[in-house]
Order: sequence, then structure tokens, then C-alpha cells
Amino acid sequence: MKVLILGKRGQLGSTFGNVLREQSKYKCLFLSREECDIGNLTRVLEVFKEFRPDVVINCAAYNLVDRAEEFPWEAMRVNFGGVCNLVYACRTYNSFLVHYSTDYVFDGEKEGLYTEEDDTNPLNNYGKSKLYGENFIRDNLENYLIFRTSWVYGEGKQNFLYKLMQWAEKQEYLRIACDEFSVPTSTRTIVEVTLKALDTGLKGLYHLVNSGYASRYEWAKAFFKIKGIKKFIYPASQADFDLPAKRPRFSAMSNSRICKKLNIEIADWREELVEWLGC
Ligand SMILES: NC(=O)C1=CN([C@@H]2O[C@H](COP(=O)(O)OP(=O)(O)OC[C@H]3O[C@@H](n4cnc5c(N)ncnc54)[C@H](OP(=O)(O)O)[C@@H]3O)[C@@H](O)[C@H]2O)C=CC1
Ligand SMILES: Cc1cn([C@H]2C[C@H](O)[C@@H](COP(=O)(O)OP(=O)(O)O[C@H]3O[C@@H](C)C(=O)[C@@H](O)[C@H]3O)O2)c(=O)[nH]c1=O
Repeated sequence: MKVLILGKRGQLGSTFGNVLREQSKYKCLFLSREECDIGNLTRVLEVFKEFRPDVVINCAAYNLVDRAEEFPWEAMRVNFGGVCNLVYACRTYNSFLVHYSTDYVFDGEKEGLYTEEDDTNPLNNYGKSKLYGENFIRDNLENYLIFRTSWVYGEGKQNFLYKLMQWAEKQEYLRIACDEFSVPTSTRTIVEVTLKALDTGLKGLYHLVNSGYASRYEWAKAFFKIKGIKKFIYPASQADFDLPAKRPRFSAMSNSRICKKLNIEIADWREELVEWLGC
């Protein structure tokens, strides 16, 4: 099976790289933004024409949530325009598309975990651009998997754990929001479940997160405890930070649909964090 992985330098793209290179049943082509900008239709079609992928795993995205408030077209160009290009190429070359979306398609006003049936209502431009992307896929393709995930961490810098380490180096103590909740999810979990889903021929939209949920504060406390870093963490409120983008207060999603479909259990976020840190 020929698999094209786009956005190879990101957190998720790198983990796919580490895992898929070990597996001989896939013939993989990994491309970075420089090698294939998904916003460039001509380049996308060139790649498809040459490689003829059976499966395309789209790890490419514009993820700068605050910056997208000032420059929404940057987010739209990649998260909507880029996805439209991939849909067109997948239709033309009969390829199966795997795509990732976010908990930020929700407004965080629900009491309880979000399911795939819940209404979307993004609060920021990043969330809107991701929602446009997923809707375009759902309206124009049959052979796709969309996984909504949240608070992703892995190798790389586009994650909260990396930011925590940066803050810890520079600040005497940290102030972390205790009123913002979602599910910390490792790229390891996402890759493992994605490959299982591909093996079973699953299609459609699913929430793919580790189990349970946490506040930013609980996540930070757990991370420093596991790493043995002693740093005072002061419980703060989301509103204290006055960031450009509004973020949902409670956007934790339930993974029960994907677990039932694949007959699997997905590790609790805290256990997975311990495993990932190798402790
Ligand atoms: N990070 C998170 O917390 C969450 C992520 N997601 C979704 O999961 C997926 C994977 O995210 P993650 O790995 O964390 O993201 P990263 O930001 O780590 O990686 C995204 C990659 O996409 C590349 N990229 C950006 N623009 C383009 C473009 N026009 N064409 C091709 N490549 C491009 C970036 O390139 P470069 O390295 O050159 O910048 C980067 O390597 C994304 O769809 C994201 O929206 C969902 C929920 C949470
Ligand atoms: C500056 C600061 C922020 N915060 C909190 C409040 C704020 O809402 C939050 C922002 O953290 P981040 O910048 O890592 O969050 P953000 O980049 O918005 O994270 C999101 O990224 C996108 C890609 C997703 O899809 C989401 O699932 C989610 O992971 O951190 C603190 O607790 N202490 C601080 O000192």
C-alpha cells in the first residue's frame, strides 16, 4: 500500500515517520512543507500524479491559534484551501484521505464530554478554519477518515508541554489556568489508532483522544511531577492571560465511538504521559 504523509516535520508527521519506517507493508513518501505546500494545487497534483498514493495522511496544518486572529487568511489558506486541494487530488486519483481536526470546533459550553453528534460552534479563527476543512471533506469525499483530537503533544514545539518547559526556564513560578479543560493526547496514541482504523477499513468522523480529561493546571502539575521538576504552579484563570484568541473552557471529547468501532481501549491521559516520558 502506498502512503503519502504530508507535513512530515510536525509533531504528528514525525511520529508517523518513526512508526511507519519500521513497517514494510507500507511504501511511504514523507513530504515537508517545502517539498509539498498543500496550499499549492499544482504541486499537490504533481505529487499525486507521480506517487499515486492509496492513502494520504494529512499532518499538515496551520496551528498558530493566537496568530490566526490577526491573520485569518494564513490559517484559511492551509486548513481550508489546502484541504480543498487534497480533496480534489484524492477524487482525481482515487486516494483515501486521513485528516485531523480539533476540539476547538466546539465552544466549550456543553456540560459533559463532546461526542461526534454534538453541534459545532468555533470561538476562534483557527477553529473556524479547521471546521471549514472537515466540512469540505465530509461534503465532497466518501473515502476519508477525520479524527478530531486535542491538546496534542509529541516531539516538537507546537505543544503545551514544550511551552511549560520554556516558561519554567525563565520564570520563578508559573501561573496556569485551572478553568480550561480538554484531553492531553499523545501523537503515539493518534498514530496507533489511525493505523488500526486504516487496517479495518473504517471511514467517517471520530473523536480520537486519550481517555479522561484535565485542566491545563492538572496537566502541568502531572508533567512536572513525573519529570521531577520542582516549580511552584499558581492556579490561575484563563481570563487572566488576555490572549488574542478565545478558547473553549471545556472542550474534552469522548473517545467511546472509536473505541467501540475498533474494539479497543485507549489509555488514560495520565498513564500515557508517564509512558511517553519513559518513567
Ligand atoms: N497541536 C495540537 O495541539 C493539536 C493539533 N491538531 C491537529 O493535528 C494535526 C497535526 O498537528 P501537529 O503535528 O501538532 O502540528 P505541527 O504544528 O507540529 O505540524 C504541522 C506541520 O504542518 C506543516 N505545514 C504548515 N503549513 C503547511 C502547508 N501549507 N503545506 C504543507 N505543510 C504545512 C508545518 O510545517 P513547518 O514545520 O515548516 O512549519 C508543520 O510541519 C493538525 O491537523 C492539527 O490541526 C488537533 C488538535 C490539537
Ligand atoms: C501564557 C499562559 C497561558 N496559559 C494557558 C491559557 C491558554 O488558554 C493556554 C494556551 O496554551 P497553548 O498556546 O498551548 O494553547 P493552544 O495553542 O491554543 O492549544 C491548542 O492548539 C490547537 C492547535 C488545538 O487544536 C487545540 O487542541 C489546543 O491544543 O495556556 C497558562 O495557563 N499560563 C500562561 O502563562
